Amino acid sequence: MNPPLNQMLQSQIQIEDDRTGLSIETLRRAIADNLFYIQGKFPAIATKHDYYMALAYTVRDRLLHRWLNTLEVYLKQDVKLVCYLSAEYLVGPHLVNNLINLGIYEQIRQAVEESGLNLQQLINTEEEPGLGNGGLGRLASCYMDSLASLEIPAIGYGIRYEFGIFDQEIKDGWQVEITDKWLQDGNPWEIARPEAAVSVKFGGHTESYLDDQGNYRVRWLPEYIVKGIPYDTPILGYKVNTANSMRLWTSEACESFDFQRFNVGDYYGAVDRKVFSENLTKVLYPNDEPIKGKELRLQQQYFFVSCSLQDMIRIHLNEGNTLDNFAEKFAVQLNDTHPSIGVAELMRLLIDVHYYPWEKAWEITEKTFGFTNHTLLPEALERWPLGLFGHLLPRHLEIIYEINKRFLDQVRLKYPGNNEKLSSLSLIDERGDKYVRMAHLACVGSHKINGVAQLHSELLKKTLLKDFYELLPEKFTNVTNGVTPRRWMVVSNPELSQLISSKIGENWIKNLDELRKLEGFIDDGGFRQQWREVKRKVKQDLAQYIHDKLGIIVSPDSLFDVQVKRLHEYKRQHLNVLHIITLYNRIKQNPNLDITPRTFIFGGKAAPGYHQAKLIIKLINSVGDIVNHDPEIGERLKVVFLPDYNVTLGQRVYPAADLSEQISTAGKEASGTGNMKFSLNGALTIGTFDGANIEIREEVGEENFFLFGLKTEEIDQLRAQGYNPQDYYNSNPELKAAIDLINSGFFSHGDGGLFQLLINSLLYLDHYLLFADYQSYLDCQERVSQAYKDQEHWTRMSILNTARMGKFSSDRSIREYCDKIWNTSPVPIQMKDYVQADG
Ligand SMILES: [N-]=[N+]=N[C@]1([C@H](N)O)O[C@H](CO)[C@@H](O)[C@H](O)[C@H]1O
Repeated sequence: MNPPLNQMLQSQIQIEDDRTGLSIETLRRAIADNLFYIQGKFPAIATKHDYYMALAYTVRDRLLHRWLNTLEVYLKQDVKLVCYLSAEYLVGPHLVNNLINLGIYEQIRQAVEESGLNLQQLINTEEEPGLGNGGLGRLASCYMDSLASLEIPAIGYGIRYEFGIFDQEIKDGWQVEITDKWLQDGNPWEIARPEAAVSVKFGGHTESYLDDQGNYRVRWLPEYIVKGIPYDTPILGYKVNTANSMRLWTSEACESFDFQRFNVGDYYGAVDRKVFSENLTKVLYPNDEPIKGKELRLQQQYFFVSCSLQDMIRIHLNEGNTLDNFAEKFAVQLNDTHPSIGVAELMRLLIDVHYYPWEKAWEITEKTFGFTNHTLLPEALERWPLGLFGHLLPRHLEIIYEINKRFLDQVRLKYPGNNEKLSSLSLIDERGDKYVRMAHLACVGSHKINGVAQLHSELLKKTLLKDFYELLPEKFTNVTNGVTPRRWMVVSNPELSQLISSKIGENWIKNLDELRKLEGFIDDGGFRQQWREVKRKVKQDLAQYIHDKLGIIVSPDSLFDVQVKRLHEYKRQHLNVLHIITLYNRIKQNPNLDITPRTFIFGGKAAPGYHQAKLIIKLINSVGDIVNHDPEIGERLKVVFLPDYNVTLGQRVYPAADLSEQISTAGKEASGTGNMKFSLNGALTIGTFDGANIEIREEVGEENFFLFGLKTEEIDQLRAQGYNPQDYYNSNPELKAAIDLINSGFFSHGDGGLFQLLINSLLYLDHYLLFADYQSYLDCQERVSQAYKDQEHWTRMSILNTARMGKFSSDRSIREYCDKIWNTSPVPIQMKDYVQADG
C-alpha cells in the first residue's frame, strides 16, 4: 500500500516546520504567513508595523520551545526560584535582543532583506515598554537577562502599567510630558494568563474569631476586591536554552458591572468599582527617587506584591509541597522598599490563610526575603501615614504592630532603657502624623540587606541604617551593580563587538573578564586605528540622528561629552552647564582661543512635579540656542539636548561617547549604571569619588579616569565648618561671570528672572556643592581637553577602559546575589523537541 502523497512528497522535499525552521526560505515563508494569518494583511496593504509584528511573531515562535521547555523542567525538578519583586522594569525593545540571545540575527537579517524589507526600519518600529524611571528599573531588566543567561531559575514580578514613563517632548526649551501609549499597537512579546488570575483585597476591617479547634484567628473583611491578571514575557538567556519569565500584573474589576447599584439608579456607582480597579495599574509614577505618598501608589505596590506572593504559594503547593520549606524554594528579592509590604503580606498569608503559628511564619518570612536599598536620599525613603495605611490595609497594620512589638523586645534586650534606640529603630515613626517606615519593615523582615556599590553599602551602615547595622551586622552586605553586555555591547555596538571578537573570540559576551585580553593588542597601531574608526562611525551615526531630529550639525571629530540620566540636582547637570558657559566666556574674551572642539550632549527626563529639574532642562536648551548660533564660537562648542531619553536612545548614545559625565555630589549617587555602559563602550569618565565611579576607577586604573571633586569625608568637614557658596562665587571670577551671565538674562532673551530660583538655590544654599567643586571640575576638564589632543594616547586609555570592565557585568552581580543572598545555582535546560516528540 503506497504511503500517502504528502508523506511521499515530504520524504523527497525536506520542508522545515514553519515555526521552528531557520532556513532563509522557511523564515521568509513564516514572515509572509504571519503577515497573512496574524496581521490579516497582504503586502500591498501592509504597513511597516504589520511587517514588524509578522517578524516579531516569527521570532517569538522560535523562542517558545525554550520557554515552555524551561517551564516544564522547573515544574518537574521542583527547582528553587529567584523571585525579583520590582515596581519597575525598563526592558527596552525586545526584537534585536531576542535575535542576539537566540543567535539567529544573521538568518533573520537575510530573510527580511530577501523579502525586500529593511530590518533596521522594522527594528525602529518597535515601541519600548517604558515601565520604569531610570537606573533601578533598568537594573532589574539587566538582572533578568543575566539570571536567564546564567541558567538560574527566576521570575521577575512587576506591574503591567497601561501607560509607562511619559514620552518627553521639548517645546521652546521646556519639557512637555506626553502619555506613553506603548500598548496601543499591541505587544507581541507577552502572553496573557487569565487562568492564573488572583484576587486582592483592599480596605474594610478585620475581625477575630476562634476556629473549630478553638485557635485564635483573624479574618479580613475587605471593602473591595480587585482581580490581578498576569501577563508573561519570555526572558531569554544568551545562547542557552533557558527562557525565564517576567510576570507583570494588570488589575481588573471582579465584577465589571454592579447591577444592584444600577437598579437603584446609581449609574456611576455601578461602574466605579470597575473604573477604580482598572485605574490601579493604569500609570507608572514618574518619580525617580523623590516619592509622592499617594494612596494609589501604595495600592499599586500592595496589589502586585499580593498577586506575586499568592502566585508563588500556588506554584509551591501545586508541586505537592507544604509551606514549611517555602524559603528553601523561593528567594524573594525586594528591589528597594517599593515591594516591602511583602513582608507583612507573606505573614498574613501564612497566618490567616494557611494557619501557621506566628513564630514559624516569621522564620519562613525572614529567610525568604532579601532587601536591596538603592538610595540614601532622605526624600526617597518611603513612609506611609498610619491613617492612610490602616484605612487601606487594616490587617497589615495589625501585623506590622506585632512585628514591631516583638522586634522592639529584642532591641530592649540589647539596649535596656535606651528609648532613643527604640524610637530610631521602630517600624513606626511616632512623630507628627505617625508613619510606617517601609525601609525598617524591609530590614527586619529580610535575612540580607545590601547596597548597590561599595561606598553606598558603607554609607548605609554608617548613616541611614546605622542602628540596624549595629543591631544586626550579619545581615549587611554589598553587591555592586552591573549591566548586561548583551544589550549594552552586542545589541548597541555591533561594530565594536565584532572588532573585539575578531581579536579575542566571542567568549567575552558570556564571560566579560575575557575583555582583559584586549590589553594584548594595545601596542598594535592598526588595532588602535580600527578602534578609532569604529568610534568615529558610531559618532557619525549619532551626529546624523541629531541632525535628523534637531537640525543641529555636530562634527564627529569633536569630543562627544555626554551626560544622559534622569534630571536631578544631585546629578548636577547644571554644573556641566557652568563649564560650558565658562568655555563660552573664555572664547568670547579670546576668540582665537585654541580649545578642543566639544559637542555637549544631554538627555534625561525630569519628574513632572520637580520644577528645579525642569528649569535645568530649560537652561541647557537656552544656553544651547545661544552657543550653537554664535558665529564667534563656530564649531568649537555645540550643545544638544536629546528629547525622550530612554533605553532605545541609550543604545545609540553610549557607544558614541568620548567622555562620560558622572559628576554627582560625592555620597549621593548610590551606584550609577550608565557610568558602566559608557566605559564598556570605550568612553573615558570624568567623575567624582562617588558610587560605582570609585570601583570603575580602581578597575580601569586611576591614570585612565579623570577624577575631581570633594570626597564624602571632605564634604562632611566642609558642612561641619559651615559652607557658604557666596565665598566661592566672590572669590572665583570665572564662576561669578558664569552665574552673572545667567542672571543677566543673556540666555533667556533678557529675562533675568527666568532662572532666579535655580541661581538662588546655588547662591544661598548650594546643597549639592556645585560651587565647591566648580574649580576642580574646570581644571579636570582642561586635563581632558589636553588628553584628547593626543589621539593615540586617548585610544590606549579607551581600549583599557573597555578591557578592564569585566567586573561590571550583571552576570558578576547575579553570581554574587546567588552566593551571598539567594543560595541558588544554575539548572541547565536540555531541549526537548516538542514538534518531533509530539510528531
Ligand atoms: N531609586 N533609585 N536609585 C537608583 C536610580 N535612581 O534608579 O538606583 C540605581 C540602581 O541601583 C543606582 O544606580 C542609582 O545610583 C540610584 O540613584
